[in-house]
Amino acid sequence: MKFAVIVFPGSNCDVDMYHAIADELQEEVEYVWHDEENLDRFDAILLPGGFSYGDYLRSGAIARFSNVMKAVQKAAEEGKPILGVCNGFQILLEAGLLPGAMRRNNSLKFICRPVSLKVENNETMFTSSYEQGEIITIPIAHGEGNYYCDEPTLKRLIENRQIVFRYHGENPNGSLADIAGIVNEKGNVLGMMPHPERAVDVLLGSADGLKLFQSIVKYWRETHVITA
Ligand SMILES: NC(=O)CC[C@H](N)C(=O)O
Repeated sequence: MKFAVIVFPGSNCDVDMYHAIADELQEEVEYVWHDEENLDRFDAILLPGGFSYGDYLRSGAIARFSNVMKAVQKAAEEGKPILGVCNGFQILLEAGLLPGAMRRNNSLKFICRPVSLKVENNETMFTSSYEQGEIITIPIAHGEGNYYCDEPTLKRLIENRQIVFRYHGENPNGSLADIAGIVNEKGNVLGMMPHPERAVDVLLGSADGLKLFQSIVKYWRETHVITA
């Protein structure tokens, strides 16, 4: 299985993401610069965190016009797993691949610390290795993580079980309904503010993020017959 880590000017979690896939998950992974137009050779696409284009206008608002985003859109339509973490999530929202928008944290401060999350839906290609309702520890690091959408959208998210992770115990940023991560209707595009790639080894404080990447591999193996 081959992963792409998309790199925008200002990405700063691309190396963490690469490390998580190459060294902890031990799968093939390649950095892909934002002007790439073809992602056909990849099985899963990862949009890492950071400050693409310096967060000018709004986080992700400029990156979403990159050439590579047309290829990400195509990969999403083909049903490939697409994961956007933090700034990656913000770019997916700006690109319209996920519903809703991100606002400044209600404290107006950048927050960087581990948080507790509840796995709200373990029947997705990203969460099948977790228990339903499992409480996990994953770090956050953002200034704009205050997820918002209108009421009909929230209703749809709840009805379709598109809320995958919620903050547990304490909501660090004021996000609507404690939302920390959502999938699209089809279930193959996940955006989340917490950073699973920073929680892939107990030496980092938590290995709870690893199961997310393992779930993607499990899904891919179950849906692809290996003939070699
Ligand atoms: N770690 C990140 O991806 C940061 C995201 C974004 N720049 C913010 O501060 O909200």
